[in-house]
Amino acid sequence: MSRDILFEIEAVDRTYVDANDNTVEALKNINLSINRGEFISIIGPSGCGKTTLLRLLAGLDVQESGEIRLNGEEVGGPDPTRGYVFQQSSLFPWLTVEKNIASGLKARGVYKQRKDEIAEYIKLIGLNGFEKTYPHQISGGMAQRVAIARALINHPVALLLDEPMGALDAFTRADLQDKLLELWRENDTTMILVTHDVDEALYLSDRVVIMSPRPGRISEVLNISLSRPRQRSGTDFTALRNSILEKLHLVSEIQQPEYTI
Ligand SMILES: Nc1ncnc2c1ncn2[C@@H]1O[C@H](COP(=O)(O)OP(=O)(O)OP(=O)(O)O)[C@@H](O)[C@H]1O
Repeated sequence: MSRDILFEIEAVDRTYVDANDNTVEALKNINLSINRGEFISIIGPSGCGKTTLLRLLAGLDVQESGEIRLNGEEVGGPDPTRGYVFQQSSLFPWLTVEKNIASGLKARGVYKQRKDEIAEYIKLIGLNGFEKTYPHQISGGMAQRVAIARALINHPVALLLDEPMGALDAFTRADLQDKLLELWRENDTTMILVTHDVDEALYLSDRVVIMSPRPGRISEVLNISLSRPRQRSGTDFTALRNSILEKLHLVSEIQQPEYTI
């Protein structure tokens, strides 16, 4: 195994049985290596298995066959070294911003030793002054930043992001994308992002994984060699966006485009 590889996904299958007793091949023969420190996005039509793959990487679900290794060792159950951020804010509504972040440390049993770091993470996500506020008193974008800080404070080797910006308006989303890039650079965390947003994948990622549905497969992995910081309106960016959209429409069985640009 090369030292730079963090996750190795080998011949992974995951099948579900739905409410009508039909077999759903959510993932079929998935093979992918994810490098340490890489920003990788997974994109594809609804139902192609993106969340299933992310949940397997998190250890929240188990594949029927194949293997997923982290640092050469098979992934067991969930672990704070793999932070998971959901689409909708998963903050505890009865806890303040700082207490929500503290809950990350508490879950790991290291609150007493590391509680001084909470202020540092609040600063990192740009929420100074909001320490004592409750989730209902802050915006959706701020809440997602808190969820990211709660995961990051455990120094995860990888942050698994399941459409964390999907429910945000365009301006807040762009702002959070920049924040995510900043956190990625400062923390050297491997970022694995599920998204429906082609621009988001292109703006953030070193590689974009395109998946196709029924059964869920990887149809293509694209290296994005655009220099950073990226210009969303640049010629190369636009050309790549059009090419990805074309590929997505080819793999999608649904005629109505469901991607945002
Ligand atoms: N617990 C489950 N029981 C039965 N079927 C499931 C279960 N979880 C997922 N599936 C099915 O597996 C397939 C892949 O689902 P998954 O949520 O991974 O797709 P996705 O690409 O993340 O979709 P979306 O973009 O809509 O969130 C879908 O057909 C889904 O209905």
